[in-house]
Amino acid sequence: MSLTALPSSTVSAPGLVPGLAPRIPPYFLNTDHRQRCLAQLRSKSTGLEKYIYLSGLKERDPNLFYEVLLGNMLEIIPILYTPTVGDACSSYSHIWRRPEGLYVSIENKGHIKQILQTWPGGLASRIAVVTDGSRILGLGDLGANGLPISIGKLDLYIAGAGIKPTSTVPICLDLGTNTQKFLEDPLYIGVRRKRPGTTEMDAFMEEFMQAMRDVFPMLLVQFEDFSTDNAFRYLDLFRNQYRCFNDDIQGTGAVILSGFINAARLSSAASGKPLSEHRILFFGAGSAGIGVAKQLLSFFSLLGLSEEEAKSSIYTVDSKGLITADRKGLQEHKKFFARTDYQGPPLTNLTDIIGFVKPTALLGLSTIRGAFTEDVVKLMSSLNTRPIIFPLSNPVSLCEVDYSDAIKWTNGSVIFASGSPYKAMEFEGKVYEPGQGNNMYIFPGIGMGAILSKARHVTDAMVEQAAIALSSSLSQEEQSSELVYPRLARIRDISAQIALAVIRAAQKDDVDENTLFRNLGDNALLDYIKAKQWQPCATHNSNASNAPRL
Ligand SMILES: NC(=O)C1=CN([C@@H]2O[C@H](COP(=O)(O)OP(=O)(O)OC[C@H]3O[C@@H](n4cnc5c(N)ncnc54)[C@H](O)[C@@H]3O)[C@@H](O)[C@H]2O)C=CC1
Ligand SMILES: CC(=O)C(=O)O
Ligand SMILES: [Mg+2]
Repeated sequence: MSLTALPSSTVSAPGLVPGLAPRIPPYFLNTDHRQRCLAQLRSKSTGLEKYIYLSGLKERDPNLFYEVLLGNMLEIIPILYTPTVGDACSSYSHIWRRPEGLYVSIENKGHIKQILQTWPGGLASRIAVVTDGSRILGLGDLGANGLPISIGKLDLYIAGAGIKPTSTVPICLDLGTNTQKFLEDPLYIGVRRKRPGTTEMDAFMEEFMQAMRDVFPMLLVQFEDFSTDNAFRYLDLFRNQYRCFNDDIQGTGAVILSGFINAARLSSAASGKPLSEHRILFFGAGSAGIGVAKQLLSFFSLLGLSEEEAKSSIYTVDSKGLITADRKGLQEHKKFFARTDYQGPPLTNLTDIIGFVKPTALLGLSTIRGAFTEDVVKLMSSLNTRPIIFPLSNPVSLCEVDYSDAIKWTNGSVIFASGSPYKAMEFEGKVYEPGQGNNMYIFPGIGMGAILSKARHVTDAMVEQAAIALSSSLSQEEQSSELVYPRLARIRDISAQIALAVIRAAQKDDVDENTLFRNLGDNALLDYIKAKQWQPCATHNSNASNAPRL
């Protein structure tokens, strides 16, 4: 319910007789405290101040916090999540006020189980977002300052899927940092050492994952913002052993597959070219770039193409240029898409690469602000009736191209989705709405589905079906407006539909420990999922027993 849609509120407070509860102002409950909170929030002049205010509100009154969040998602999610959560992480050692998550330190090795046992949620815990702070958004190694990313993602689980706040566990692994300025900062809150080598880190991670299962047997682990090598490494090591997935690889893969399916339809409808002729150029080949590229193979396989044919439609670029198989010392994760059809001097300039590839879609996961220059965007526009341009790097300060420029340089023909939010804009008398290609649309539904079905593992089919469910979730109005993702205000409904698809895929793969849903029809299961979604109980304006605590 939107707060602005509420009556200006004059609900009486039976039982709260002036003078009997002297610490609450006598006519406080005749006012709408949520509106007061919003006004206080809006009075803050910077994003970081707003973040700190919201964190304080959550501490004082979690129900009220989630009520305000659910009523104002478009305004508040960009504060709790990208872009402002990036500022919160960068300065977390300086804005820290109170414990709000679990730190597991490299110094706890040998005793990790005891550390986890201190978490108050205990056996009721269902979802942990775990970061080691080594690659927070595109901001690099922030060490122990990474905790707000786990907190922000879990707020999206709560707001977006209706997971109970008490079932969530935000975790930051404090393994040191290779960022010198933090090691020298007297207020830095993490252990003052460089990050461990692979052998020491692997031993820590093995102990951590085993301890997580022992202490929280029903819990799903979401790996978040690990540096690329470790992101791939721990996903491969743990995905068949534990209930876990990697959000940057699999969540981002699924959300972009979903948006791409809708974008490709729009682009092909304009050009008249078949969907199978799309060619996709990835600018950035890290955990996110390669994760998305691998997931986009499904776009072609769903059209009936072989893996080889699908692979030949995907090109990847890193800081050294177009990735080719003959390059010496190529990292393992870059080998799969390395091209064998280019011979010649390394292609390093993006416009030259576009000239060679002639892509229909350009996806940015590079952390390089402004990399999609006017020349690049105009070249894409000259090659395509409706170019697909997705600058997906976060936060917005690292986005490859701003929405206004992309619209201007393509005369409005671009099909656009960015990782961080942009506002709708008017160009030559027409209003254009950007998409937000961010894994926040998908991980709440994947998590909800995995939790409810008690999936032993998160399988590839569960991730792919989540993407297909998201791409099919657009309303008639959203389709007519040529959106590639549904509107954020509908995220709870969307997450329920994704969860349904994830549960069905878990059943097909036989990883559902909870087999009760197997005999339930889709409508009944969807109703069940929606009924399970947690709602904040009214903290205000309903009756005196729900009044803010004294
Ligand atoms: N929209 C979304 O939902 C998501 C967005 N991301 C964003 O994707 C970005 C990348 O994340 P990761 O892949 O994990 O990081 P990463 O650091 O592993 O990858 C960055 C890639 O960009 C390449 N690169 C760097 N400079 C370049 C240049 N000048 N020219 C061409 N390529 C260049 C690097 O070689 C590397 O392959 C981050 O900004 C992150 O916030 C990540 C996950 C989800
Ligand atoms: C969105 C996200 O997960 C990232 O930028 O890392
Ligand atoms: Mg991430």
